[in-house]
Amino acid sequence: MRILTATEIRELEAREVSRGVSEEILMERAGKGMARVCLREWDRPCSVVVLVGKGNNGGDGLVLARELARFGWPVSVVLTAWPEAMSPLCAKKWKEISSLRCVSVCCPGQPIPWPGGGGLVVDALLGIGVKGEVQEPLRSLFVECNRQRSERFFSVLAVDCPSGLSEGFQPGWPVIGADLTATVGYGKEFLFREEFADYVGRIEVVPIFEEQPSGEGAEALVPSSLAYLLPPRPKLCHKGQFGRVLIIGGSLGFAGAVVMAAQAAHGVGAGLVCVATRDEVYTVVASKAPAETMVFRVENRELLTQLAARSNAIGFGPGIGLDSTAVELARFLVENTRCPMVWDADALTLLAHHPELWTGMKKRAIVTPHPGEMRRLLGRDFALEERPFVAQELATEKDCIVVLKGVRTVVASPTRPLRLNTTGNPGLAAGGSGDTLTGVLVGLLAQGLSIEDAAGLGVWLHGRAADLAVRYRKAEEGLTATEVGRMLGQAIHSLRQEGWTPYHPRTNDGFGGFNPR
Ligand SMILES: NC(=O)C1=CN([C@@H]2O[C@H](COP(=O)(O)OP(=O)(O)OC[C@H]3O[C@@H](n4cnc5c(N)ncnc54)[C@H](O)[C@@H]3O)[C@@H](O)[C@H]2O)[C@@H](O)CC1
Ligand SMILES: [K+]
Repeated sequence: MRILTATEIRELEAREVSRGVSEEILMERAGKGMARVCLREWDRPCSVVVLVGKGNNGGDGLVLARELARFGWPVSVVLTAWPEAMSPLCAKKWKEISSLRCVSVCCPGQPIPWPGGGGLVVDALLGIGVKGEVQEPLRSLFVECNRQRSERFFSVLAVDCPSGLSEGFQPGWPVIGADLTATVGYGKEFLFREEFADYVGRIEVVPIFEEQPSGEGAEALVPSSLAYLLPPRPKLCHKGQFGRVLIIGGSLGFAGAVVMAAQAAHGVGAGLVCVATRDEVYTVVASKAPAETMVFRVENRELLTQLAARSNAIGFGPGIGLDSTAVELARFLVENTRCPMVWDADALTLLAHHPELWTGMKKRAIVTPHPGEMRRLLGRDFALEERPFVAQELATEKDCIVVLKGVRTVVASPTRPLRLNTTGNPGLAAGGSGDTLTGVLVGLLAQGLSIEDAAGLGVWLHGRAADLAVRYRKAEEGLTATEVGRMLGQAIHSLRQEGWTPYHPRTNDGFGGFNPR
């Protein structure tokens, strides 16, 4: 799904309105879509305080408040302007909600009933209509909201964008920090900037438009453009249909990496998963790996040749080491494999030190560097905001898929627009996360997905599994890669649930979010 500028969003809205879809219908779609996000994210109703601005962003917030109240959530609406000062649509939505007895109202100037921990504040003060730095009286409210959040630990949902944030945002300007931004229609470019991640939190795109924007540009990885990629599971099937995975890695002190990768490959539905590991850790890996995983010694080259020939996808690198044995193994794989590969962890350092390895890979590889590994691969440093550009540079130069990990993981391909991920949370910033991602990618590749599709779908599923794990365990702290691996089935389920959208009947992929199979 394309990522747009605020101007492009405005143009899309104008075209939609000219075709007969009223602004009010768009607002209803936005507010109701956000209510669906809340019902999904919070498994039971919590106290909600909706901060309502006087523009249409406030109108979206009022529709959301009305819908949550209808579902029995205790809702308080905090007005920052009297109805006479509201935009016509915002005033109309205020009139509708003011007749609901179950919604409590806080008028301008009255003390705000901030919720406690477990509660939700909806920031519907300013959307893309903000101009420049936010002025009083809203400025003080922003400061107060951020202070209360840091003391009371409620969650903040930003309607369309965190209030105060805009394309021309300058450091030091006031903005309301959010845990989740439910953005209307399409992802806006400024929401994806890494330097704004702390304000924006996780991004959910709420579809409201029937038209697909034309033109080229970066895309957001969202359910409607990914769900149909899930490999089909026919009723009449056998394990050979779901692909054979081979994961090669592990060395003294690093036996767990391949175990986590194998668990994740099973987790996304691979039919058969084999691990080839070094002799020194063979017994550890064989005893720690899932019972369903077949574990072999990498030193047995005859067997490795047979395994590689039979595999549909190979993951290489987690914990394999950097010594001469690992280098020789990398050369062996480049020469002897024909199936798609995922190069991760130590394999990336080997690539950086032995660039001749690139030549054997051709178009069959996904590389998954974190920024430190990316610097080694490029041979130079780069700034945070350059991440999309350097990922694209490497993908084009080496003719491979680059998954540059980070707060909005970047997926770059020589042939497709840049894609930015919308799932994941800081709990993933822990050892083992990359190994799980490798397992996810190789598990999807083995089931027949192209390297482009496996990269996009895998990155989204991995992040969603982490988000679901945090939702159930209630804290990012202490999230382990193994827990993330266990949530992959739930992530697939949530993708199937979220992949369908009533609007924009055709996605760029031509299947409109429906599973065509
Ligand atoms: N673009 C679209 O297609 C749709 C947009 N919708 C919503 O409408 C929003 C945009 O609505 P509006 O254009 O009414 O704008 P907003 O509601 O974002 O803000 C407009 C208000 O902000 C005030 N303002 C602007 N700059 C300020 C500053 N620096 N300090 C203090 N106050 C300031 C203005 O006086 C005005 O009252 C979107 O963000 C979205 O939430 C939805 O209703 C559905 C469709
Ligand atoms: K907002």
